Amino acid sequence: MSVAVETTVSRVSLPLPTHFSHAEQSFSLKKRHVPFSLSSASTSSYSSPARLSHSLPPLPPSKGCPPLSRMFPQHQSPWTPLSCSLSKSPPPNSVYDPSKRQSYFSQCFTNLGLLGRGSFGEVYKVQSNEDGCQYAVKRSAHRFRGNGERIRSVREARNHERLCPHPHILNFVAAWEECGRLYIQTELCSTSLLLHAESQPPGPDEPAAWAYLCDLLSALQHLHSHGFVHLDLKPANVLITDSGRLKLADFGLLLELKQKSTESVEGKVREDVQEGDPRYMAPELLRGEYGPAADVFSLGVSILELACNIEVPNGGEGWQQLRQGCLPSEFTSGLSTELQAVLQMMLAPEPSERPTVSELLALPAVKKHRWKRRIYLIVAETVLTLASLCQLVVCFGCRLLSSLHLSFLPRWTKPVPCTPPKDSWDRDLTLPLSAMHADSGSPEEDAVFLLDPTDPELSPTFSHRVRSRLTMESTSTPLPGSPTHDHRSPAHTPTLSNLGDWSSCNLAHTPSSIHSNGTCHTLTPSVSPIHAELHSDSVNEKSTQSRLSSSARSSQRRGRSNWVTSEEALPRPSFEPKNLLSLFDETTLEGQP
Ligand SMILES: Nc1ncnc2c1ncn2[C@@H]1O[C@H](COP(=O)(O)OP(=O)(O)OP(=O)(O)O)[C@@H](O)[C@H]1O
Repeated sequence: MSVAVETTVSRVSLPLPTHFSHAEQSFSLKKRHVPFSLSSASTSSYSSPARLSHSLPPLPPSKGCPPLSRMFPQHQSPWTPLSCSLSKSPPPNSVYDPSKRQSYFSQCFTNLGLLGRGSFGEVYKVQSNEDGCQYAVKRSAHRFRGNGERIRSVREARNHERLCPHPHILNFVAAWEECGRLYIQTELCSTSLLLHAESQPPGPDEPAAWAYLCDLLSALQHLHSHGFVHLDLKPANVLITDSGRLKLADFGLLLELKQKSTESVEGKVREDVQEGDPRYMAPELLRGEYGPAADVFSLGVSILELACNIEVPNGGEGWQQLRQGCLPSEFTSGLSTELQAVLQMMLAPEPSERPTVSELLALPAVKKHRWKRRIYLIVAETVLTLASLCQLVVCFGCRLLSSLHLSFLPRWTKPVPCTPPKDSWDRDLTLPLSAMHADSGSPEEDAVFLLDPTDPELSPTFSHRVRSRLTMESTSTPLPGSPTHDHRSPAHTPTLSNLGDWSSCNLAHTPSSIHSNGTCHTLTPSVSPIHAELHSDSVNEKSTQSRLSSSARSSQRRGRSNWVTSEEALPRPSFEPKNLLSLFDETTLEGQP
């Protein structure tokens, strides 16, 4: 079935989101197909002094935390649990002792490094001192400025908790407030869907797009059936686990559609609702109509982007056309008629014309792909579990062998002290709580987050130094941003001049490898400060290049700084969703006459 693009739809331009007057209107630059190693520091927000000059002025001091006396030590803990999980079962006193001066975060976690940074805050990879498992902890970038902001943040955390557990929603663990900042502890994922998609080779990837569609429809069904709408669905807000399972995240704009009969939300302008990303925004949101259909539209745009490997426009003619039901046939013609039809339905201009999530899940094509997807995830997750079990057994065996072997050896040397000198423990453990009260809005003044003073994002000039070092180390490959590398050169930027209005859709996804998760590590329930320091040093050392690379690509693409570490050198499993799906396709084909 061919999907003819309807041109009879109204050509009346839609009003633009309020912040569009400040946004770029033209999106003709394509993503650069720069090798991963080259893209490192080129596009980070600190890559050039010119960029820095556009940065926002420092935030005014917030009033979220009472002023502290420098004369008298503060012993009162500013820690408040915000989630039911934490209120019901707080950590034992052996893990968190409120009478100690250290923050809740530093007592309960070992900080393993920065995973990424968004507009809301920073996300850290941590190891729990209570159960030894690894998690992600998201900390708001600045303190609550006013009660309204605090209420919104607390609501985000509580709503997130209410939505869990679900296999396609990022698993919530705990939330708390400390010194006027919100902390949300969640399961640790591998990376975001956006970064994962960017690491794939260029060109359409329909099997992967079907897999993403199935996972996200399942997540949306859960949300909508509980009376919520996400309102900010996009690849950057979807995380991906080691097995390739998608997890919907970022519930900052989540809206609860309360009893429609008494308090109608749809068709009513809500003043407290914030705008999401304009690239994925449904047209009716501009009229103040909030409903589940808006999520269906955003999911349609996301799948279009991922299936065709394009970057969708956030303004201009292409943006208008997409909201009038015109798909970019230059790109969608490579897709199957089934997927084209589904996308066309999801991107209907009128919310009432769009299918609901349940209707989409009932489509035969979606059902078929959902079934394959389920099998794939079961196999992938079983293999991963077996692999980590094997790793544990091997580790245990090695330790046993070495201890047996050593017991036969005469003790020639003095035993090496296995604990650090006391003063180093003291140094680490007496991080003053008052350090956390400084409202810098930056991690520099928060001793808990001081992992590596040479962290590139802490020092704009550092990325410069790293780039120089990288340039020296890889003289054969000129760095983007360096005089020898022009990332806008034709070699990296194929033209789209023949693509008419859809030239604003950029070819996407530079090849790279950004898998950053290290869940295969053998976990140590308690890590000594020295171990932690050594570990984090080496982690930061190893991850500097890759962090620069991935974040650079991300900021290049999105115009903001996302820092993703790839500190773990452990290999990721090589199977991917599309490999297994193609295996199924091959099997099906073989079975046919
Ligand atoms: N649970 C997690 N596991 C692994 N990585 C994560 C996790 N949560 C976030 N990240 C990484 O951190 C980055 C920034 O996080 P996130 O997008 O949630 O911050 P944000 O401030 O909400 O962003 P924004 O509001 O701009 O969308 C993500 O792009 C992702 O790479």
